[in-house]
Amino acid sequence: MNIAAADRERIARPVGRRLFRPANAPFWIMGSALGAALLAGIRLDTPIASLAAAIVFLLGGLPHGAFDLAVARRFARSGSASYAHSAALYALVLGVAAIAWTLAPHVALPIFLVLAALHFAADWSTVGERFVETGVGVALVALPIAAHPIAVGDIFAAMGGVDTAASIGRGGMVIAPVATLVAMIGVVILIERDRWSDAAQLGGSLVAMLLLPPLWGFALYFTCVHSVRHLREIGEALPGAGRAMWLRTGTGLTLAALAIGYALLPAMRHLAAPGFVPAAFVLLAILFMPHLILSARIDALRRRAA
Ligand SMILES: CC1=C(/C=C/C(C)=C/C=C/C(C)=C/C=O)C(C)(C)CCC1
Ligand SMILES: [Fe+2]
Repeated sequence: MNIAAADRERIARPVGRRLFRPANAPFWIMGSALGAALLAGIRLDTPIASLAAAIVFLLGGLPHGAFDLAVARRFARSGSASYAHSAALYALVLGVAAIAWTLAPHVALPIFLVLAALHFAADWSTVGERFVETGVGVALVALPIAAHPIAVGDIFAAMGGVDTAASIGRGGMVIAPVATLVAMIGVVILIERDRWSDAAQLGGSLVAMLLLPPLWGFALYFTCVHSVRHLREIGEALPGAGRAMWLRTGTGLTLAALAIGYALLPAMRHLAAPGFVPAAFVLLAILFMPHLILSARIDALRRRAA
């Protein structure tokens, strides 16, 4: 769910010069643990460590998308704003994305990365400058590509073929320095706006993307920043939701998504090396499309309801 508009209203609300807020605790706990592992010389880029990272980002990240339809239902009205329309849209976009990734993964991969950057940009709407927010989103995707070209290139090759992987790798090298510079301006703006905890989290995320193996940098950002922010917004949108509903929807739909991914695996066999990690990213990329569309729809429904 992307509630950039609501976040924009929040910009005016000062949150103070506290570097750490309880809401950001998961990020600092996981970030410190990964930093300590790095300093202790523990290898985080072995096949088993990569598998662990993929499991962390699937189990920690998928649940935030699991609530899209529940939130859409909350804002649904009648006619074209009905819940049935949301559900049909979700199924349609999911189907189109699955077909695109099966028939033309070399096209689907770059599109996914661009849309992912824009989706991550919405996490930083408190910066208040659209251009800088976009730079932050682009940096969060381009930085690991440029900082870890070999590891990322292998995954991209398995997802979309070697030619596409090489092109994206070259593009990432050019884009990452500029986008990172813009993202650093974002950190400064957040400090100027007395949003020190956001500034620290953004700075920490960029450092993590640079220093950690790409799968762990991504797992940290995706589960402890992106997903946590989404889940907080979902909590605000569904104030009456009890623990049972959170568990039922979060766990049930996450397991359903993993089952869909497992069923889709054979269709991906034509790719170079269909290991668990590329397959996990392809599943994420397929589920991301309906998540993105529903986020936009929820925004529109929410504005209409307000
Ligand atoms: C594939 C891949 C990457 C990018 C993943 C992205 C960008 C995922 C975005 C997911 C989203 C936006 C989910 C939505 O909620 C990395 C980490 C650069 C390097 C390793 C391979
Ligand atoms: Fe998301």
